[in-house]
Amino acid sequence: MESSSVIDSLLFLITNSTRTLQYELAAANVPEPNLSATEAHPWDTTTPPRSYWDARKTLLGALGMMAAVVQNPQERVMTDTLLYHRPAALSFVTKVGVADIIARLEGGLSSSRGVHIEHIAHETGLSAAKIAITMRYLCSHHIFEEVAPDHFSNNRLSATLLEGELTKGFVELWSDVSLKASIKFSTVLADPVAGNSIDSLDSPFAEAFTEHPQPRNGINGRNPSKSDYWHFLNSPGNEDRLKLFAHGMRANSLMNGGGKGLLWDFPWSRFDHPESVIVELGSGIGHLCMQIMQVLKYAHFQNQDRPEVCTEGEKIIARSCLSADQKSRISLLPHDFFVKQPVTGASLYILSNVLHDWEDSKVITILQNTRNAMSPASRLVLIEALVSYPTIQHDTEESMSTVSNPSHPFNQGVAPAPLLSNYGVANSYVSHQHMEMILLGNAMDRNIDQYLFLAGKAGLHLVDVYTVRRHVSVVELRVAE
Ligand SMILES: C[S@@+](CC[C@H](N)C(=O)[O-])C[C@H]1O[C@@H](n2cnc3c(N)ncnc32)[C@H](O)[C@@H]1O
Repeated sequence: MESSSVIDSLLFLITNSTRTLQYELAAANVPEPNLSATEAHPWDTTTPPRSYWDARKTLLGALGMMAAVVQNPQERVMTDTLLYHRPAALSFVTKVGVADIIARLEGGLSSSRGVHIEHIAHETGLSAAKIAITMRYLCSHHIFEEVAPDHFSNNRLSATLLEGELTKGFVELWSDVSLKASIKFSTVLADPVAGNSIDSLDSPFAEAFTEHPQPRNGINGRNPSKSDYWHFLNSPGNEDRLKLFAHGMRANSLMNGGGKGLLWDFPWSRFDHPESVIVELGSGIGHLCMQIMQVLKYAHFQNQDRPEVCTEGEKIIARSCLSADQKSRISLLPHDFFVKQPVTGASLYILSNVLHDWEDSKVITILQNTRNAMSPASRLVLIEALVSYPTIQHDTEESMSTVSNPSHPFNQGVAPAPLLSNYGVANSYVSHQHMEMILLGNAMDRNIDQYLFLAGKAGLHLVDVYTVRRHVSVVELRVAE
């Protein structure tokens, strides 16, 4: 009986959240998303209203949980085990440019949708049979469409793999370095020494990308030729990967509405005056500050990162469509955040997706270096995906009557029952990221209490936590009195 009531509750959530999506689209005079269209939907490139955002999370969480409830468990777990085929297939079609071939040939061959597999094979010089199997696999997951037997077309998802799309670069790097590193995940974590280590040189990534000239007993012997992820990206021969990483970070910040949720849901205007200096540490190529400039007219921005990243950032900013005034207000400075912060008394310091790359003692050092540069009026914001608990929630009458979410003390939405309290699979990107931090550097995303504990150790005090329409939260800190 219990499972039928869970199914009823899930059905209720699916119906109600779908209706909310339709209502919001109609109210804004925006069409329903069309899977077969290759143009972006308006709410792919800008952030949708809060009620649409929340209803979509509920819908995705409920659909994911419904699948877990009704699917045969053996089939489900065995299918999950085979999921490595997804990045492998994405990597292959991206490497040979199938989305671009289809876009080009569809325009040239005929006006109808669909390019025959033999034409794709001819363009690539590769096996039609193998490409067809790979394409059918992806089509079955709604990436590309087989519009008629052996005729393939792009759709809303495969269009993100076209040349020039940031998502394409993300696929290229993550299905290369991270996929290879993931093979070592269980070996390293199950090793009594490496598994308990917090050293980035003991990470699955370091193990996967180290050539061991001598056979070793287990993986415990520390190999001096190991390098961490950041040194690896900087090493000769990895120039393309370094660029892909920097642009992948940009893809991450623009994903889901062009990143506008972060601009709209945090009160940036407090920091907008001509004397205001905003410093972003570990900024990458400067993509976040370039976004924030869209809403701040007077503040000056300084991006700080490793020298090679700043060089790439200079090129990006020079080529960008920022106005001359904006370009005069943004700069890049090579700076190591493990040493003294050179800019004192800035209005705002930003650490976005940085602290999760480091173990606790290094986080405290980064925070202390920043805190020592701050004045009492300065603020520091941490922009991070906070870890939330996927706890079971029991269905209640109340949750059946509403799809709106109660809030917990830090204003992070808790999903309606019977969904897992963190929305389960609707939160997949973030839960993959939590795994990625261990994979690449023995580092970790943290929950709000863990961040506040480390901030306290560095002499910083909580001002507020903002939930924004992105996969991150903003934690505002000031110098403790
Ligand atoms: C995960 S990326 C985050 C980039 C950007 N803040 C964002 O949110 O997209 C971490 C950044 O830290 C930079 N980084 C790593 N070690 C550094 C160091 N010691 N000093 C300054 N930046 C560093 C990397 O080059 C990279 O750009």
